[in-house]
Amino acid sequence: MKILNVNQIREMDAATIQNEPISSYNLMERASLAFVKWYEERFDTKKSISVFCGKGNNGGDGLAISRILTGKGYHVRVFIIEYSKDASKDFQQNLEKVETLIQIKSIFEPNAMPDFVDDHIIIDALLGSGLSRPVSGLLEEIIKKINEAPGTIISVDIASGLYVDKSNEKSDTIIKPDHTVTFQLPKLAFMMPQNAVFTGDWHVVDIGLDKKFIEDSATPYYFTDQSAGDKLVKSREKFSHKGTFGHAFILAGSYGKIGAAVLSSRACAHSGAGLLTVHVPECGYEIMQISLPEAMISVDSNRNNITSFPDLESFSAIGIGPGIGQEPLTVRALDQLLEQIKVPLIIDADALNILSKHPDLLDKLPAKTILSPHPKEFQRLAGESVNEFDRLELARNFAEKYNVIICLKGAYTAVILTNGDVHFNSTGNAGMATGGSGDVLTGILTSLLAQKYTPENAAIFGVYQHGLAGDKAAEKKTKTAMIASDIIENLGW
Ligand SMILES: NC(=O)C1=CN([C@@H]2O[C@H](COP(=O)(O)OP(=O)(O)OC[C@H]3O[C@@H](n4cnc5c(N)ncnc54)[C@H](OP(=O)(O)O)[C@@H]3O)[C@@H](O)[C@H]2O)[C@@H](O)CC1
Ligand SMILES: [K+]
Repeated sequence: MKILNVNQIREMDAATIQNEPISSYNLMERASLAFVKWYEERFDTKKSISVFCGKGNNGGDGLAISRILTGKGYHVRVFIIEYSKDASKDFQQNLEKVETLIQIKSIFEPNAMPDFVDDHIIIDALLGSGLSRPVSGLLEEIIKKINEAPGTIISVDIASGLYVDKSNEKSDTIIKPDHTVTFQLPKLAFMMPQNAVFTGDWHVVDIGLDKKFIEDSATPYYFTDQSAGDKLVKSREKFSHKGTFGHAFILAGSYGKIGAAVLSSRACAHSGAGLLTVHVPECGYEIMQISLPEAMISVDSNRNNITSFPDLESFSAIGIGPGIGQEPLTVRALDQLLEQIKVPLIIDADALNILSKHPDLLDKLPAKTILSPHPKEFQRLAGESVNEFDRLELARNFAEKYNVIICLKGAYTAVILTNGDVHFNSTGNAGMATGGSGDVLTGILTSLLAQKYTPENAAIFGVYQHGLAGDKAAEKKTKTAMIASDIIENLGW
């Protein structure tokens, strides 16, 4: 699924009106019906609803939604916030239809706000994608009051006060919804952890906007939903043998962190690689043999750290980093590996920290190496950023500059390709914020590279499957109780 910017959203709206053709009024009606359909599936008529409308098209949606919900037997009160004399044409047209049906209260000052009781629904239709500046004055006061009210807040299209495709200031006043019901496509703002409280659970509803326009629109931003994820699966042919699926090689672990080697290796083995060799320091030998009899173990001459590696000739992909530490001899081994490697590579964890401390190694990374930093590791690697939009730009520039693929881990892990395209992942949950979860991802990615997934597809698909397995684990064990091994247990496609 594509993510478009605010200008493209406006053009998509206009293209639909022109090409379908459909009147803008009827398009608003369709959007409102889609919202109501979503609402009806979740809330019964017992809960009363207050709809807060601005005077642009988002407010117009609010009015149409109020009318449709009233027609379906819901108890709806409508408030229009009179922050401006002007109103959009479709707002005005909807107002005329609603006025005859429902009593509307115009609010000219914050004290005129109603008192709320518990278990009440607030629909936020103050401002949508047309936000052009921070909210102030009456609107700001109203938003503050809504945020303090008990009950459930549902934003129409986007929380009022939140920009679609750029960062807000920390001081901005923005609705904090429980849910956002957004039209047609997810918005870039929803991908940023800084906006989690300003999106709540967000849901995309299809309002039939111009498919051809969406197809033809150029954007660097994509959302890996289920259909995008499913398309990337390579099927296992009947006449294949273990050689078909490559020989993965993982370098992981140090004294006290052999668990990282176990987790990444098990994840690799469970993700379809034909053969797996794991290189560990001597202290990890028995642990590895017992934990994963399916793997071949290559043992370092050093007891506690990785300081060397075997001949790389037979391997089809290499993963390095989980638990390796940053000892000078390990740094040297990584340097030598980068000199010799001729197959796809994934670099994670301590290997990333080594790169941060030895930036000269960055120039040695083979083209399309996958780096999988969490935000802190990325900061060490690429420097500070003022907000998450800025960080994403930093990551895009970094990916282009070093010709690498970055999996920037987070709630919506961003897979950034060498051309600057960003694929945000849809799967995963907060239960995965637990030790070892990143090691599991390294194993999956190494496995996919060994199976000859392109580095781009390996990164997008690997991150997607990692999240999906995490979701299955959370379902079975809960987000609290699940651990990284549970992610491995739930791999499979
Ligand atoms: N796209 C689609 O496909 C569809 C879109 N639909 C709906 O339309 C919504 C977008 O509508 P919209 O463009 O009228 O914008 P919206 O946010 O309602 O209001 C803009 C008005 O507010 C004003 N204003 C801005 N910032 C302000 C501030 N801080 N404080 C005060 N005022 C401020 C701004 O003034 P201006 O910037 O011009 O000075 C303008 O007058 C979209 O979110 C969705 O709900 C669906 O109906 C159908 C399909
Ligand atoms: K809104």
